[in-house]
Amino acid sequence: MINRTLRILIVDDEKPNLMVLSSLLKSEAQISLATNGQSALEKARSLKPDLILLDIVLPDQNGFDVIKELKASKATHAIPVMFITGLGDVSSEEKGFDLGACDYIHKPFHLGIVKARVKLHLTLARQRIMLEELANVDPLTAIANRRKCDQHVLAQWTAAYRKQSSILIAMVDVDEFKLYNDEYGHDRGDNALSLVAKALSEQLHRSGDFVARYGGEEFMIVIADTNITGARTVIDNCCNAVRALELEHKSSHHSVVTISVGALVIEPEQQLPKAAIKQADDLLYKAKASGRDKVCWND
Ligand SMILES: Nc1nc2c(ncn2[C@@H]2O[C@H](COP(=O)(O)OP(=O)(O)OP(=O)(O)O)[C@@H](O)[C@H]2O)c(=O)[nH]1
Repeated sequence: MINRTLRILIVDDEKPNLMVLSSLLKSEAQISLATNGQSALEKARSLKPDLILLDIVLPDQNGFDVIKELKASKATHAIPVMFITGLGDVSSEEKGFDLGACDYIHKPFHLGIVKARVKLHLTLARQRIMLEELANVDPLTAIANRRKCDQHVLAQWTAAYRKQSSILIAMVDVDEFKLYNDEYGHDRGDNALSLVAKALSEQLHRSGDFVARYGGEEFMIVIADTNITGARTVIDNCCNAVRALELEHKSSHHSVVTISVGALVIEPEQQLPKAAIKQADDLLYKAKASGRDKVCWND
């Protein structure tokens, strides 16, 4: 099950068509409307709909040009586009599919057929979202998994390189977790990992903040556009939040579950992501070696 309402953008310069289609489809998805190509492109970028119903004859640019722009942009290329048009000739229909449309409906349209085809594309959209979640989310902790983390780090690196801004990379590891499993069992261990993931996530409020389960009892935090002062505050808050869970850990020196962290704030032009992650790992090792429940920085 996906936990959000699907969105449809309907683009047509004829108001009666917009009204008929939106009342037909409002029970299936959240509806947004546009009456020309420019507004369709802007709404596609900002609303990220799950399906676009696109007329071809529009006042400013035609639907073929709109779909070309949608398919050329990384932000919108994956949105399915269904033409709904008075251009009934075979060559227009073929052109629509060649440009990447997922469907082509002729006007005057039959309401039942439009609804059935839209429902089919929404089912496919739901399946796509679920697959993406399966591919990117760690099932135990419900935060991003290692695969998503690797993609995120690369994307952030490129963005920060362009903006000449700094990134925080922090490797986080739960302390003496083998002993925790030995003492309390694997199920309690799983539960502790979920609670730690939640505690870390709750300290990350900005849109550029990110946490993933990197593997086992290890997490990675990535914060874009940061400086050392801001980064230190967030990481200290993370350590305090895990300690504040007060998860009993009798075999640990600290008597509750704690984390150790290796962290660095870096400008992407100084290092490649792989080297920065290795450095964070080395710093984490240092934090472990110096008694755990500690953060080691690169300065
Ligand atoms: N319950 C549970 N345990 C896990 C999971 N993934 C990894 N672990 C356990 O985490 C433990 C990690 O042990 P070690 O790598 O020896 O590290 P540690 O005991 O935390 O010791 P330090 O890192 O040195 O503080 C292992 O016992 C793993 O089995 C998981 O998904 N669930």
